[in-house]
Amino acid sequence: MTSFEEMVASARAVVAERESRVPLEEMRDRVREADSPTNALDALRSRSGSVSVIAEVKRVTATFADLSGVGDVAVLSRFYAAGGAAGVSVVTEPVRSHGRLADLDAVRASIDVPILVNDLVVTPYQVHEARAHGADLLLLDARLEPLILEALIERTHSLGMLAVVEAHSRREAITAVETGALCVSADARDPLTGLVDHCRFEQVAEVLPSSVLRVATGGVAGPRDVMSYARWGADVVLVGEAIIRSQDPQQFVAELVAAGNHPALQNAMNREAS
Ligand SMILES: O=P(O)(O)OC[C@@H](O)[C@@H](O)c1c[nH]c2ccccc12
Repeated sequence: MTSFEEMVASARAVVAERESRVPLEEMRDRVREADSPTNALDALRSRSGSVSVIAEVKRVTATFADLSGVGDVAVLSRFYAAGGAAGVSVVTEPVRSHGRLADLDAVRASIDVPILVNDLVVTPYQVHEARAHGADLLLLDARLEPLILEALIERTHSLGMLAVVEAHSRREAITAVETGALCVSADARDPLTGLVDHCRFEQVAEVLPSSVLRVATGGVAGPRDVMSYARWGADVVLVGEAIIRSQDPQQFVAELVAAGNHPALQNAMNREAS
């Protein structure tokens, strides 16, 4: 697998090329002209005892296998919204993930629910770019240099978006909180081997203050996993591959959403609270 440093270098090259076509000043103007972002923190914060679902559109899996069933991302995102997704995640990275900004534009034009841009953000330019193209949430990686991460979180929040800072370990979760994250995601996939270990969420969640919004991602296969993450304290579960591979994405999203609202969870959580 590619190292994080190689991914950062590749992201820098891709962004430099895009910035040479649309300079930062022009991107800032586009941000000013864009519709205001939705307050994602309010939209996603779970009502007591329920978990929100973010559904992802992408062209390859997390381990870079082709997802040819993805079809038209605009149509797919409408199915997600109709199924009750609280947010839609869009992958825009072109080299490894075959994503594109045009996918973000197409999804933004199709739905009103908050959109999360799932890309490796390495420069402030990308923060402006995501906002100019309609993003409400932006993924940032806790493996970045803390000073860079802090500046990117600050920039993301100052443009009205919510930074979702991804942590793979307790150490990274602590860095995320120390650098100003209000929302932390734990990816169950090992970043080096791609292997899924759902316990990773518990490790990350353990060190988060209760005010921080908790997102569980990676290898969620269906409603059972959503309920497990709910019991472990997730506010949001993010699902990609399983939905795209399902026969009926709208129905599958609806089943995940129903699992996140399951009365058994509310009873369990009320018991814990009392
Ligand atoms: O396709 P999967 O196995 O459901 O995984 C999606 C998700 O984990 C992945 O794309 C991702 C990893 N970290 C993220 C943070 C935010 C949004 C998305 C992600």
